[in-house]
Amino acid sequence: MTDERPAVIELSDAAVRVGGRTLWGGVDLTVRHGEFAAVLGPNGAGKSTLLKVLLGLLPSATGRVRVLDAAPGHAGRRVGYLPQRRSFDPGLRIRGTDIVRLGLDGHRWGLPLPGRGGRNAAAGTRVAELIELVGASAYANRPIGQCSGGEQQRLLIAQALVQRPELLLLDEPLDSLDLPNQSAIATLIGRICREQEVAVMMVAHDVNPILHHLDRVIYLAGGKAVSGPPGDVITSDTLSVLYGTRVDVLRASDGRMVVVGDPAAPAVHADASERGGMHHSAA
Ligand SMILES: Nc1ncnc2c1ncn2[C@@H]1O[C@H](COP(=O)(O)OP(=O)(O)OP(=O)(O)O)[C@@H](O)[C@H]1O
Repeated sequence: MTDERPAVIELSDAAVRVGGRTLWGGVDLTVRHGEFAAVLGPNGAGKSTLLKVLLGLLPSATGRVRVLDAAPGHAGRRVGYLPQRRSFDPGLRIRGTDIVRLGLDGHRWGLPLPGRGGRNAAAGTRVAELIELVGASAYANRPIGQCSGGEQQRLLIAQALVQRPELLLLDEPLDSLDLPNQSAIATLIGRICREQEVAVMMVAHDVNPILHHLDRVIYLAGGKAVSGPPGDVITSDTLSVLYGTRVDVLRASDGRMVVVGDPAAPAVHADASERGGMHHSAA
C-alpha cells in the first residue's frame, strides 16, 4: 500500500469520553483510499465508538478527526455504514431488492414521484448491479425474513454500497455467521475494496477470517490504539506494550492467530467478558 494515496480517515491525538470517562485517547491513525482496515480489541475497548466518532455521532474530546477531508458527519453519501447486525423477523415480507433500494432513497421509498421515470429506472439499474455484485441474484426477490443470515448480510452490504461510497464502515459484519459464511463475506468485502476502490474500516472480534485481505489493523486496548500493517501490530511485543502486560500471539497449526494473556491483568480485566477478554482467537 503506497503512502501517496489520499487519506480517507485521519485522526490525530483524538480521544473519546463516554459516561464521564475517557474510553481511549492520544489516538493517531490514517486510513488511505482503497485500504481494507480492521478495528480489533477486547470487548468494551471502544471499537464501535470509533465508528460513531467517524460518523459524527460522538465528538472527539481532543485533537482532530477528518473523514474524506471533511468534519465527521459531513461527507454525506460518500460514507456507507453497516451497523451491528440486527435480525429480520422471519415473517417480514419486504424483499431483498427493496432492502437494497432503501439505501438509495430510503426517505422516498414506496412513493414514486411524478416525472421521475428516468430516475427510477436508473435506480433500478443500480440496485440490480449491486445485487449482482454481492451475488444475491438467486434470492433478492425473496422476503428478507426468509433469507439466511449470510444472504441477509450480502443484501445489507449491497444497501450500504448502493450510493457508491468511497468509505465503507462496517460494525462486526461477520458476527453470528457460520465459518463458511464468514469466509465468503470476508472475501466479498475484500473484493469490493479492491475492485470498487472503496476503503473499508471494519470492526471485528476475530481477525482470522479477514487476515489475508487486510492492509491495516487498528488495535484498541487499554485506552490506546496501535495502527499499522497486521504483521507489525499483531505481535507479542506490540500488544504487550498496548495492554501494559505480557500477552502472547500464538499461531495455530492451521494459521489462525490467538492472543493469550493473563486474564487478571488490570488493564484488560475491567473489559473482559465472555467473547473478548484476554484469551480470544484472533487478536
Ligand atoms: N453513550 C455512552 N454512554 C456511556 N457509556 C458508553 C456510551 N457508549 C459506549 N459506552 C461504553 O463504552 C464502552 C465501549 O463501547 P463500544 O461499544 O465502543 O465497545 P466495543 O469495543 O465495540 O465492544 P464490543 O466488542 O463488546 O462490541 C462500553 O463499556 C460501553 O458501555
